[in-house]
Formats: sequence, C-alpha cells, structure tokens
Amino acid sequence: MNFTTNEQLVLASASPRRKELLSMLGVPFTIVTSNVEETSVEALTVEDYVEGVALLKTRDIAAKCPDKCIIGADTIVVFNDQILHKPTSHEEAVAHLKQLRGNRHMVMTAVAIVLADGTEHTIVEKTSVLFKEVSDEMIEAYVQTKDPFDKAGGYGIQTSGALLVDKIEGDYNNVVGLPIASLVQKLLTLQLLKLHV
Ligand SMILES: Cc1cn([C@H]2C[C@H](O)[C@@H](COP(=O)(O)OP(=O)(O)OP(=O)(O)O)O2)c(=O)[nH]c1=O
Repeated sequence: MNFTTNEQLVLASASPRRKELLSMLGVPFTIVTSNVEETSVEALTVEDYVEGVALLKTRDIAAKCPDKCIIGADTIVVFNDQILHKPTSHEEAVAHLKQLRGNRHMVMTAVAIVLADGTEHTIVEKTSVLFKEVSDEMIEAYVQTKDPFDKAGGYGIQTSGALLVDKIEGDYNNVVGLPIASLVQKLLTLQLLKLHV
C-alpha cells in the first residue's frame, strides 16, 4: 500500500519494533527519544495510566520539536488488575512469567499523537493473550536468554517468548508495541496520511 503525508512525522520511541512497524507505511519519519520518568504518572485505571505515559513521552518530544507531528506509545501487561512492568532482575522475570503461565492477561498499548498546533489524540488498543501451562524449566531457560528485560511483562511474543503463548485475541502488532492498523485508521481520519490507489 502506498501512503503519503504532508507532515513531518517524528516517532518518539527508542523501540526498534515500533520503528519497524511504522516503516511499514513507507512514509518518511525521524526518531527522537524521550527519557521521561514513566512511573511519575498517577491514574485510577490501567487504561488511564498507559494513555498518560504515552502522552508524557509524546509531549516531551513535542516540546523539543515544534511544527512537527509526534507519535509516541507505551505498552503494558495487565494481569489481575496489576501492571507487570519490565522486569529488573532474573527473579522478577521468573515471577512475572509464573504468574502469567496458564492464564489470560491483557496487553495494552496507548498511542499518542501530538500535532504541530498542539492538538492531542490518543488510541488505547487491547489484546488478550493466553499463556500455555509451561514448566519451571522452560521459564528458567527463557529468562536465561535475557530476552525478557526490555519488555513489558517480561516476554516477547515476536521472539522465543512465542513458545510460552497459547493463543491471542486481537491485534498481534499491538502486543509487539504498536497497533499499526488502528494507528493508520486514525492518521487517515485526521488527514495526516493519504492513501494512493
Ligand atoms: C508483551 C510484549 C512487549 N514488548 C515490548 C513493547 C515495548 O517496546 C516494551 C514496553 O516498553 P515501553 O515503555 O512501552 O517501550 P520502550 O521502553 O521499549 O520504548 P519507548 O518508551 O522508547 O517507546 O515491551 C514486546 O516487544 N513484545 C511483547 O510481546
């Protein structure tokens, strides 16, 4: 598919997965990364939290890049109303994965778009993921690969973390970090993107 844009698009993300997914559109964009403190966001619901973090990252870059259209995102894993953040130790990664095994959890990605005129738009997309009843040994072996440490919930569905997953309901790319299909719909609606046929 062939898209064009008149905007100067900026992806406010250090995630190589988000870069790859946005590249699918074939329109030019630059990357400027934010170092905001994600834990500073206070919210009553997990949806408000993830949206708040995505807005925080995106506003941070919007303040540094005037006259551009900034896109930022945040992904969280939610199990039993608790957010399982990126694990900071081997033990925490194992504990996350033991909680998730045999159970269903929700992956939520919020995308924030801040336009050159300061207008803000957000999307919150949810994908339900069911984990297999995997063994302690399998969890241990997976954590030893170090793959969990830069990922919400401590696994990557796009890497060998896929071996822990039974099935999903919803957008796969949302789990990887960017619900590209919903983002395209939003950008088309906002006329920030044009489809050429
Ligand atoms: C559940 C899951 C998460 N993830 C990733 C997506 C996100 O990159 C990451 C969650 O952390 P985020 O804070 O959303 O993103 P990030 O720190 O990687 O990048 P930035 O803030 O600069 O945009 O977890 C996967 O890659 N695969 C998965 O299966």
